[in-house]
Amino acid sequence: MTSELTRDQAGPTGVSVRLGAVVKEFETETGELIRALDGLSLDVAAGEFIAIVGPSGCGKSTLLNILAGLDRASTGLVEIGGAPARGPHPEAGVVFQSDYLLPWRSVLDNVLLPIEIKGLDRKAHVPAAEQLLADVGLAGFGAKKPSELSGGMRQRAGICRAIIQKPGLLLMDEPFGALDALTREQMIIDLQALWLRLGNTVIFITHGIDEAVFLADRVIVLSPRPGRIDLDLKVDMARPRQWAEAHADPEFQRCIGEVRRCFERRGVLHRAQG
Ligand SMILES: Nc1ncnc2c1ncn2[C@@H]1O[C@H](COP(=O)(O)OP(=O)(O)OP(=O)(O)O)[C@@H](O)[C@H]1O
Repeated sequence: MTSELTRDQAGPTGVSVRLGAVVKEFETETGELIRALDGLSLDVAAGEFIAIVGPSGCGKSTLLNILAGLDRASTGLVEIGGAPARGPHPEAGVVFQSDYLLPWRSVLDNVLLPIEIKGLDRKAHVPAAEQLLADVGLAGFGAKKPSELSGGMRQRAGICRAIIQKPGLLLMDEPFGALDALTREQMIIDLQALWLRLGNTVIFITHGIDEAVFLADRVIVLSPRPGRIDLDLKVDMARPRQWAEAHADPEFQRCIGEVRRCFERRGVLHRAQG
Protein backbone atom coordinates (compact mmCIF):
# COMPACT_ATOMS: atom_id res chain seq x y z
CA MET A 1 0.00 0.00 0.00
CA THR A 2 1.37 3.44 -0.77
CA SER A 3 0.57 6.90 0.50
CA GLU A 4 0.02 8.10 -3.08
CA LEU A 5 -3.47 6.61 -2.98
CA THR A 6 -6.14 9.21 -3.59
CA ARG A 7 -9.65 9.21 -2.19
CA ASP A 8 -11.79 6.52 -3.74
CA GLN A 9 -14.70 8.45 -5.25
CA ALA A 10 -16.70 5.23 -5.51
CA GLY A 11 -16.15 4.44 -1.85
CA PRO A 12 -18.43 5.36 1.02
CA THR A 13 -18.40 8.62 2.82
CA GLY A 14 -18.12 7.89 6.50
CA VAL A 15 -21.03 7.79 8.89
CA SER A 16 -21.38 10.09 11.87
CA VAL A 17 -21.33 8.81 15.46
CA ARG A 18 -23.01 10.39 18.47
CA LEU A 19 -22.61 9.33 22.09
CA GLY A 20 -24.77 11.13 24.64
CA ALA A 21 -24.13 10.70 28.37
CA VAL A 22 -23.21 7.03 27.93
CA VAL A 23 -22.90 5.10 31.17
CA LYS A 24 -21.79 1.47 31.31
CA GLU A 25 -21.86 -0.59 34.47
CA PHE A 26 -20.84 -4.22 34.84
CA GLU A 27 -22.04 -6.43 37.66
CA THR A 28 -19.36 -8.74 39.01
CA GLU A 29 -20.04 -12.28 40.25
CA THR A 30 -20.15 -10.95 43.81
CA GLY A 31 -22.83 -8.43 42.83
CA GLU A 32 -20.50 -5.42 42.91
CA LEU A 33 -21.28 -2.75 40.31
CA ILE A 34 -18.25 -1.60 38.28
CA ARG A 35 -18.80 1.68 36.47
CA ALA A 36 -16.61 1.55 33.35
CA LEU A 37 -17.97 4.61 31.51
CA ASP A 38 -19.40 7.60 33.30
CA GLY A 39 -21.55 9.90 31.21
CA LEU A 40 -19.45 9.97 28.08
CA SER A 41 -20.58 12.33 25.31
CA LEU A 42 -18.85 12.56 21.95
CA ASP A 43 -19.80 13.74 18.46
CA VAL A 44 -17.81 12.32 15.57
CA ALA A 45 -18.35 13.83 12.11
CA ALA A 46 -18.63 11.64 9.01
CA GLY A 47 -15.16 10.87 7.69
CA GLU A 48 -13.34 11.98 10.84
CA PHE A 49 -10.39 10.01 12.25
CA ILE A 50 -10.69 9.86 16.05
CA ALA A 51 -8.03 8.32 18.29
CA ILE A 52 -8.93 7.39 21.87
CA VAL A 53 -6.19 7.06 24.45
CA GLY A 54 -6.45 6.42 28.16
CA PRO A 55 -4.92 4.44 30.99
CA SER A 56 -5.40 0.70 31.24
CA GLY A 57 -8.88 -0.19 32.48
CA CYS A 58 -10.46 3.22 31.76
CA GLY A 59 -13.13 1.75 29.50
CA LYS A 60 -11.70 2.08 25.98
CA SER A 61 -12.58 -1.46 24.88
CA THR A 62 -15.94 -1.18 26.60
CA LEU A 63 -16.67 1.90 24.50
CA LEU A 64 -15.56 0.19 21.29
CA ASN A 65 -17.64 -2.90 22.06
CA ILE A 66 -20.70 -0.69 22.55
CA LEU A 67 -20.06 1.04 19.21
CA ALA A 68 -19.53 -2.33 17.53
CA GLY A 69 -22.87 -3.54 18.92
CA LEU A 70 -21.14 -6.30 20.90
CA ASP A 71 -22.34 -4.78 24.18
CA ARG A 72 -24.99 -2.27 25.24
CA ALA A 73 -24.73 0.95 27.19
CA SER A 74 -26.45 0.83 30.59
CA THR A 75 -27.91 4.28 29.90
CA GLY A 76 -27.34 7.03 27.37
CA LEU A 77 -27.60 7.58 23.67
CA VAL A 78 -25.61 5.73 20.97
CA GLU A 79 -26.28 6.81 17.39
CA ILE A 80 -24.53 5.67 14.23
CA GLY A 81 -25.36 7.44 11.00
CA GLY A 82 -28.05 9.46 12.78
CA ALA A 83 -30.02 6.44 13.97
CA PRO A 84 -30.01 4.66 17.34
CA ALA A 85 -27.53 1.77 17.31
CA ARG A 86 -29.13 -1.60 17.99
CA GLY A 87 -26.73 -4.54 17.75
CA PRO A 88 -23.89 -4.88 15.21
CA HIS A 89 -24.20 -2.09 12.65
CA PRO A 90 -24.10 -3.03 8.94
CA GLU A 91 -21.88 0.01 8.29
CA ALA A 92 -19.28 -0.97 10.91
CA GLY A 93 -16.09 -2.98 10.40
CA VAL A 94 -14.07 -4.00 13.46
CA VAL A 95 -10.36 -4.77 13.93
CA PHE A 96 -9.09 -6.08 17.27
CA GLN A 97 -5.56 -6.43 18.67
CA SER A 98 -5.70 -10.14 17.91
CA ASP A 99 -6.46 -10.80 14.24
CA TYR A 100 -9.07 -13.54 14.96
CA LEU A 101 -8.52 -15.08 11.52
CA LEU A 102 -10.04 -18.54 11.19
CA PRO A 103 -7.02 -20.88 11.04
CA TRP A 104 -8.65 -23.49 8.79
CA ARG A 105 -9.56 -20.93 6.09
CA SER A 106 -7.16 -19.46 3.54
CA VAL A 107 -6.29 -15.78 3.81
CA LEU A 108 -8.59 -14.98 0.86
CA ASP A 109 -11.45 -16.95 2.41
CA ASN A 110 -10.95 -15.09 5.68
CA VAL A 111 -11.19 -11.75 3.88
CA LEU A 112 -14.38 -12.93 2.15
CA LEU A 113 -16.01 -14.15 5.37
CA PRO A 114 -18.25 -11.07 5.88
CA ILE A 115 -19.49 -11.45 2.30
CA GLU A 116 -20.45 -15.07 2.95
CA ILE A 117 -22.06 -14.24 6.30
CA LYS A 118 -24.24 -11.66 4.57
CA GLY A 119 -25.18 -14.17 1.87
CA LEU A 120 -23.67 -12.02 -0.90
CA ASP A 121 -22.11 -13.39 -4.07
CA ARG A 122 -18.69 -14.66 -2.98
CA LYS A 123 -17.32 -15.06 -6.48
CA ALA A 124 -18.22 -11.51 -7.46
CA HIS A 125 -16.18 -10.20 -4.52
CA VAL A 126 -13.01 -12.24 -5.16
CA PRO A 127 -11.36 -9.56 -7.38
CA ALA A 128 -12.01 -6.86 -4.75
CA ALA A 129 -10.59 -9.09 -2.01
CA GLU A 130 -7.50 -9.86 -4.08
CA GLN A 131 -7.04 -6.16 -4.83
CA LEU A 132 -7.29 -5.32 -1.13
CA LEU A 133 -4.69 -7.96 -0.29
CA ALA A 134 -2.42 -6.51 -2.97
CA ASP A 135 -3.00 -2.98 -1.58
CA VAL A 136 -1.68 -4.07 1.81
CA GLY A 137 1.32 -5.93 0.39
CA LEU A 138 -0.21 -9.42 0.51
CA ALA A 139 -0.42 -10.10 -3.23
CA GLY A 140 0.07 -13.82 -3.77
CA PHE A 141 -0.73 -14.76 -0.15
CA GLY A 142 -4.46 -15.35 -0.63
CA ALA A 143 -4.12 -19.13 -0.80
CA LYS A 144 -1.94 -19.35 2.34
CA LYS A 145 -3.27 -20.26 5.76
CA PRO A 146 -3.00 -17.61 8.53
CA SER A 147 -0.35 -19.77 10.31
CA GLU A 148 1.95 -19.24 7.30
CA LEU A 149 1.91 -15.44 7.80
CA SER A 150 3.76 -13.18 10.24
CA GLY A 151 1.84 -11.26 12.93
CA GLY A 152 1.92 -8.07 10.86
CA MET A 153 0.71 -9.88 7.74
CA ARG A 154 -2.14 -11.50 9.68
CA GLN A 155 -3.16 -8.11 11.05
CA ARG A 156 -3.16 -6.71 7.49
CA ALA A 157 -5.41 -9.58 6.41
CA GLY A 158 -7.70 -8.79 9.38
CA ILE A 159 -7.94 -5.18 8.22
CA CYS A 160 -8.83 -6.36 4.69
CA ARG A 161 -11.61 -8.48 6.16
CA ALA A 162 -12.93 -5.47 8.11
CA ILE A 163 -12.98 -3.22 5.04
CA ILE A 164 -14.04 -5.65 2.28
CA GLN A 165 -17.50 -4.12 2.43
CA LYS A 166 -16.15 -0.55 2.55
CA PRO A 167 -17.62 0.14 5.98
CA GLY A 168 -18.61 3.72 6.66
CA LEU A 169 -17.30 3.23 10.21
CA LEU A 170 -14.06 1.42 11.01
CA LEU A 171 -13.61 0.54 14.70
CA MET A 172 -10.08 -0.44 15.72
CA ASP A 173 -9.11 -1.65 19.20
CA GLU A 174 -5.32 -1.44 19.62
CA PRO A 175 -4.80 -3.02 16.20
CA PHE A 176 -1.02 -2.57 16.25
CA GLY A 177 -0.43 -3.24 19.95
CA ALA A 178 1.17 -6.63 19.43
CA LEU A 179 3.46 -5.67 16.54
CA ASP A 180 7.18 -4.89 16.56
CA ALA A 181 8.12 -1.21 16.23
CA LEU A 182 9.06 -1.25 12.55
CA THR A 183 5.97 -3.19 11.45
CA ARG A 184 3.83 -0.93 13.61
CA GLU A 185 5.26 2.20 11.95
CA GLN A 186 4.57 0.84 8.48
CA MET A 187 1.03 -0.21 9.44
CA ILE A 188 0.34 3.30 10.77
CA ILE A 189 1.48 4.84 7.46
CA ASP A 190 -0.58 2.29 5.53
CA LEU A 191 -3.69 2.89 7.64
CA GLN A 192 -3.46 6.62 6.93
CA ALA A 193 -3.25 5.88 3.18
CA LEU A 194 -6.20 3.51 3.39
CA TRP A 195 -8.31 6.02 5.27
CA LEU A 196 -7.43 8.83 2.85
CA ARG A 197 -8.64 6.57 0.05
CA LEU A 198 -11.81 5.24 1.70
CA GLY A 199 -12.93 8.45 3.37
CA ASN A 200 -14.66 6.52 6.14
CA THR A 201 -15.01 7.39 9.81
CA VAL A 202 -12.38 5.74 12.01
CA ILE A 203 -12.42 5.29 15.79
CA PHE A 204 -9.01 4.01 16.76
CA ILE A 205 -8.11 2.92 20.28
CA THR A 206 -4.46 2.88 21.27
CA HIS A 207 -1.99 3.13 24.14
CA GLY A 208 0.45 4.95 21.84
CA ILE A 209 0.28 8.73 22.21
CA ASP A 210 2.52 9.15 19.15
CA GLU A 211 0.37 6.99 16.86
CA ALA A 212 -2.79 8.69 18.15
CA VAL A 213 -1.48 12.18 17.34
CA PHE A 214 0.04 11.05 14.04
CA LEU A 215 -3.15 9.44 12.74
CA ALA A 216 -6.00 11.43 14.21
CA ASP A 217 -7.97 14.54 13.39
CA ARG A 218 -8.91 14.58 17.08
CA VAL A 219 -7.37 12.78 20.03
CA ILE A 220 -9.77 11.97 22.87
CA VAL A 221 -8.11 11.33 26.23
CA LEU A 222 -10.14 9.31 28.74
CA SER A 223 -9.72 9.64 32.49
CA PRO A 224 -8.85 6.68 34.71
CA ARG A 225 -11.94 4.52 35.41
CA PRO A 226 -14.72 5.41 35.29
CA GLY A 227 -13.96 6.70 31.80
CA ARG A 228 -14.85 10.33 31.09
CA ILE A 229 -13.44 12.65 28.47
CA ASP A 230 -10.49 14.56 29.96
CA LEU A 231 -9.30 16.15 26.73
CA ASP A 232 -10.67 16.56 23.19
CA LEU A 233 -7.68 17.73 21.16
CA LYS A 234 -7.71 18.78 17.50
CA VAL A 235 -4.53 17.90 15.58
CA ASP A 236 -3.99 20.54 12.92
CA MET A 237 -1.50 18.94 10.51
CA ALA A 238 -1.74 18.51 6.73
CA ARG A 239 -2.05 15.07 5.13
CA PRO A 240 -0.58 12.78 4.14
CA ARG A 241 1.62 12.96 7.22
CA GLN A 242 5.11 11.49 7.07
CA TRP A 243 6.24 9.62 10.19
CA ALA A 244 9.69 11.14 10.72
CA GLU A 245 8.78 14.65 9.53
CA ALA A 246 5.64 14.74 11.66
CA HIS A 247 7.67 14.06 14.81
CA ALA A 248 9.67 17.25 14.15
CA ASP A 249 6.53 19.35 13.50
CA PRO A 250 5.78 21.88 16.30
CA GLU A 251 2.04 21.02 16.10
CA PHE A 252 2.84 17.33 16.65
CA GLN A 253 4.99 18.17 19.66
CA ARG A 254 2.34 20.54 21.06
CA CYS A 255 -0.29 17.80 20.85
CA ILE A 256 2.00 15.15 22.38
CA GLY A 257 2.75 17.61 25.21
CA GLU A 258 -0.95 18.32 25.85
CA VAL A 259 -1.82 14.62 26.06
CA ARG A 260 1.16 13.88 28.32
CA ARG A 261 0.27 16.78 30.65
CA CYS A 262 -3.27 15.46 30.84
CA PHE A 263 -1.91 12.07 31.98
CA GLU A 264 0.49 13.75 34.41
CA ARG A 265 -2.35 15.73 36.01
CA ARG A 266 -4.18 12.44 36.57
CA GLY A 267 -1.08 10.72 37.96
CA VAL A 268 -1.06 8.27 35.03
CA LEU A 269 2.41 9.52 33.99
CA HIS A 270 5.08 10.94 36.30
CA ARG A 271 7.97 13.24 35.47
CA ALA A 272 11.49 12.16 36.44
CA GLN A 273 12.61 13.69 39.75
CA GLY A 274 15.88 15.57 40.31
N1 LIG B 1 -17.58 -8.12 31.52
C1 LIG B 1 -17.07 -7.39 32.52
N2 LIG B 1 -17.42 -7.62 33.79
C2 LIG B 1 -16.96 -6.86 34.81
N3 LIG B 1 -16.09 -5.84 34.65
C3 LIG B 1 -15.70 -5.57 33.39
C4 LIG B 1 -16.14 -6.32 32.27
N4 LIG B 1 -15.57 -5.81 31.14
C5 LIG B 1 -14.79 -4.78 31.55
N5 LIG B 1 -14.88 -4.64 32.90
C6 LIG B 1 -14.20 -3.62 33.70
O1 LIG B 1 -14.48 -2.36 33.13
C7 LIG B 1 -13.32 -1.54 33.16
C8 LIG B 1 -12.99 -1.10 31.76
O2 LIG B 1 -12.51 -2.21 31.00
P1 LIG B 1 -11.97 -2.04 29.52
O3 LIG B 1 -11.55 -3.38 29.04
O4 LIG B 1 -12.99 -1.32 28.72
O5 LIG B 1 -10.70 -1.09 29.73
P2 LIG B 1 -9.58 -0.64 28.70
O6 LIG B 1 -9.44 0.83 28.85
O7 LIG B 1 -9.89 -1.16 27.34
O8 LIG B 1 -8.29 -1.37 29.29
P3 LIG B 1 -6.93 -1.84 28.57
O9 LIG B 1 -6.29 -0.58 28.05
O10 LIG B 1 -6.15 -2.46 29.68
O11 LIG B 1 -7.30 -2.81 27.47
C9 LIG B 1 -12.22 -2.37 33.81
O12 LIG B 1 -12.14 -2.03 35.18
C10 LIG B 1 -12.68 -3.79 33.66
O13 LIG B 1 -12.23 -4.59 34.70
